[in-house]
Amino acid sequence: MSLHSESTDHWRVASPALRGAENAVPGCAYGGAVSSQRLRVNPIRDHVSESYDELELDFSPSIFSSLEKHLPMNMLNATRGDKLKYLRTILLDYLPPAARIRDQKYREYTQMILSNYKPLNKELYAMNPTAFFVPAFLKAISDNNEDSFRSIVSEPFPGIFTFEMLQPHFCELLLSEVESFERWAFKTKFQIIRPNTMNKYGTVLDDFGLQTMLAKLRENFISPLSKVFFAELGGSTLDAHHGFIVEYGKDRDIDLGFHVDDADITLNVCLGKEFCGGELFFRGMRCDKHINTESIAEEIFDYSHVPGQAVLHHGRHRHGARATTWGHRVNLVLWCRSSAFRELQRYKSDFSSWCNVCTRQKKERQRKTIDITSLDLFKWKGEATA
Ligand SMILES: O=C(O)CCC(=O)C(=O)O
Ligand SMILES: [Fe+2]
Repeated sequence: MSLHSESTDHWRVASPALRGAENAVPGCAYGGAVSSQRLRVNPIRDHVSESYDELELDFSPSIFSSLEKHLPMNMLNATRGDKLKYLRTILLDYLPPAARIRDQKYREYTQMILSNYKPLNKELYAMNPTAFFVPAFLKAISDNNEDSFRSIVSEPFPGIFTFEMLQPHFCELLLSEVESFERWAFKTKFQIIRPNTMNKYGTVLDDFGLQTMLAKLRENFISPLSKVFFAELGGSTLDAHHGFIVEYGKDRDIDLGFHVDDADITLNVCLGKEFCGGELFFRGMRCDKHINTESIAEEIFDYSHVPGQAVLHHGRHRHGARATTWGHRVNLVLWCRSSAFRELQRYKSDFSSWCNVCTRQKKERQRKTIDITSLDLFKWKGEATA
């Protein structure tokens, strides 16, 4: 089975900017330009960034909000205008022209939607925990400790966590909002950009106004869990997301091929409706080098979707979705990303802390070393007693 690496153009938007942050060492030039502006490598996590959403900018407003946490101390309390100017100078140094054009086109696309599409269910656009989540999930998140999380989460397979999450009414509202958005696009002949390279159907929720609500979902409800369950795998430092809907069944996508997500942590919640099939099949965690290697029996795990129930897994946990053979299945997917984790991985060649093949190879090397050492010891003892 050969594997596809899922991606989306939009998803990559924030990455060059954060790469800029990492390269911002005094005296260091990138792309031929030297900026006197500097960013700190480690973000100030508890800094509350401004919103740049309503401004007409040549970079995505969310990039400015993310980068604000990397500002040097003397800039943190500057006016929004000054921070904007400072960050823009850095972005212009680091972002290649093609990415800038892509970003500009994407902004025009979302601007077109935001100024023409009228939301059907306004209550979806602001985070309302008691209306969105089931009480047990809410309580566990507000208790905010490993025991409270473990009391609502099952781990049916190592690295795959499932839990009851969404209220049925929230699922219905979101489904009807997506239908309304698609109806609007159909009526106005507006070409929707699909969530990623593997789906012909589905919608990016961030593109029609749900970005802020989903950022809250990521920060306040998913990060607490991923900090505990995926601490070493980017879960402690999530700072971006790509939120979308996938749709399967008659006149929709049928299944989803074997792939890894362009995400560090993936949240996948079934919204309904009624369907048969559509199981997720998981086949082990892999780094780039081992992405197409065979799976072994211990890596095989299948999961059946249940409306309202969430699955949380690492993006590099290879998976796919079987055919939805009857009915209509719709899932909410939130690809969460940690720029800090991604940068760290760029300088590594051993991924034995998470790639199953790297782990097996490391164990094999250790076993061989032990065998050789024992043999040497055995020989030495033999010689000593001869
Ligand atoms: O269909 C599903 O539930 C899986 C979706 C998925 O893996 C993805 O969109 O990355
Ligand atoms: Fe996926």
